[in-house]
Amino acid sequence: MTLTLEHVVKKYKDFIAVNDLSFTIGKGEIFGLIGQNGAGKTTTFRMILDLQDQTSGMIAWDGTPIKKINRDYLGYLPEERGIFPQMKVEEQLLFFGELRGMKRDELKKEIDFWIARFDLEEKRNSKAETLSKGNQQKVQLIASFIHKPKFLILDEPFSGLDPVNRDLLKNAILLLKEKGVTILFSSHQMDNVEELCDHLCLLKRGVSLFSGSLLDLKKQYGKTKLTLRTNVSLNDLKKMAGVKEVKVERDEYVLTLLDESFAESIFDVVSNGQYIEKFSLDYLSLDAIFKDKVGGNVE
Ligand SMILES: Nc1ncnc2c1ncn2[C@@H]1O[C@H](COP(=O)(O)OP(=O)(O)OP(=O)(O)O)[C@@H](O)[C@H]1O
Repeated sequence: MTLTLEHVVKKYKDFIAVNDLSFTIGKGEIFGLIGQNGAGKTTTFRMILDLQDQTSGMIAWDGTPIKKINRDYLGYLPEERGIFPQMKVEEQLLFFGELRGMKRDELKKEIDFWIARFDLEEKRNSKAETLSKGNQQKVQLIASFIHKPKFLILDEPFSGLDPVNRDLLKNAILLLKEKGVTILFSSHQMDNVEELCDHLCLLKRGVSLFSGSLLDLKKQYGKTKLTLRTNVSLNDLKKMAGVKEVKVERDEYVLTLLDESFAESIFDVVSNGQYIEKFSLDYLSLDAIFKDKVGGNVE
């Protein structure tokens, strides 16, 4: 399913939470919505899911307004975490699957598969309230897609998960993509977005600063990250033309250049009778781009 937002606005009285937002998510894409707290991510999700109305603008699924879409095509992990505390893990997943019209045989197979994938086998017959927060989140996550939706929206799915579980989630998202599910998720953690997303939208106070492919975003900045291992001094590097910033990371210098074109002259200078063990030019990380675009800290 393709999702299109055109000039979407959401106002709460005089406050504009989402301001003229437009983007398209193509079938089978993994799309990241990133922004600081209060940027308008959850509000956008809720409008896409018809849990609240937009003030103006258009939201359509394959050209059809959301109100006419079969809700079972959609899956949603809301920001609010919570499952039925007294229900056992497997019962819980059976409940959510059947609620969405799944046949019991197929549902059981899906549950077995995902319980194993998320390393929850030992917890299958435990009441949800006895699980750790992270494990509860994994159960809620499975519940959001156990009915095999075509389009899945995950609000901050990585928050609160340890590195091992983050990897399990990443792999699950990639597997769902392989199965043809289109996935939209929000995150404060740029490395997750960088590793998973083909496309993304950067939101700042309800306004889109960029939407499109990750590579196109990176190309806007060019290859301006220069990693160097050399005996040239920090001070000399800082004085070179085109150098915006120099950081020391372990035994390397990481330079941010004003423009990719300065790399050549820097190479000429540092290679002039000096020892160079490493000279590597890369795109900026999404984290660095985000901080530059949004200004300040991601959190
Ligand atoms: N019901 C409401 N009434 C008034 N203002 C609201 C309401 N819901 C959200 N807002 C405001 O709209 C803005 C966007 O909120 P939203 O929850 O969409 O942000 P978010 O990007 O999901 O943030 P976070 O990362 O903290 O979850 C915030 O300033 C918030 O205070």
